[in-house]
Amino acid sequence: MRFDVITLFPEQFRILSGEGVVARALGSGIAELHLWNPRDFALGAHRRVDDRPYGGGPGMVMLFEPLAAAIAAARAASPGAQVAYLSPQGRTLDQQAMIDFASAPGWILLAGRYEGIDERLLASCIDQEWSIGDYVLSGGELPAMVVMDAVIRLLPGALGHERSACEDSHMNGLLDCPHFSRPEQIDGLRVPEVLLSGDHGAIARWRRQQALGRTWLRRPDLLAKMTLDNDEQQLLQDFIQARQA
Ligand SMILES: NC[C@H]1CCC[C@@H](CNc2ccc(C(N)=O)cn2)C1
Repeated sequence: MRFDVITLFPEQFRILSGEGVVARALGSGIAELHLWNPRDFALGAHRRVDDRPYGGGPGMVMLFEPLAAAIAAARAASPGAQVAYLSPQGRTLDQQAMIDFASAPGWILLAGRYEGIDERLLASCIDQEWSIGDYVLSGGELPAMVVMDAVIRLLPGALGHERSACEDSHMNGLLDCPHFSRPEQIDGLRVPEVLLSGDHGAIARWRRQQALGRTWLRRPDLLAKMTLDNDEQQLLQDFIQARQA
């Protein structure tokens, strides 16, 4: 999958080519990253990318022309890719959104700075507006990297053997199950016996039950969106009764 990012701070994206799942995916061609700096598209002697807001007020606004030109260049280089602007005003993303994004041919991500971008860009050049949560950051670069990470790890081949045994948090709509490794006992705290049993069927059921139970306890809103089959309903009931015993 091709990612094109429009940013005044391309250096920030070096972190993705460091180590881990995303770096390996970029290195192996599972994903590719191209960076576009609006300053390279800024005209005139001073090559301005921002200016004062009409109507007054603090801060600066990113100018229309350099961003529109950078977006046009990215569109030409990435056929079929849609343009998504990262902002607190956007649609709040969740795991299902990332799953949907993973089937696109590519994405052009616009990372804003300052007080914002000229609003006319949203009407003329931008296809989607996304938020990674209800908080304000100093730039759209980290949200762009968050989206890239969440999407790239879903691409075929990106997660090798690391794919978690009981699926990830928020995969299949549930929170993650607990994880343990050696030693078997620390300060009197033991690993659940089932995980030492070698009974893979029982282990898989225990993990599913833990994911269901934790979601029931911590995120009933997520559970409300799910339809559990009879087996899952029984697992959850047993979890709840064991807690009340
Ligand atoms: N008016 C502030 C706004 C102006 C334009 C640039 C953005 C960059 N910062 C961001 C971007 C996205 C998110 C998010 N939640 O996805 C948070 N922060 C900030």
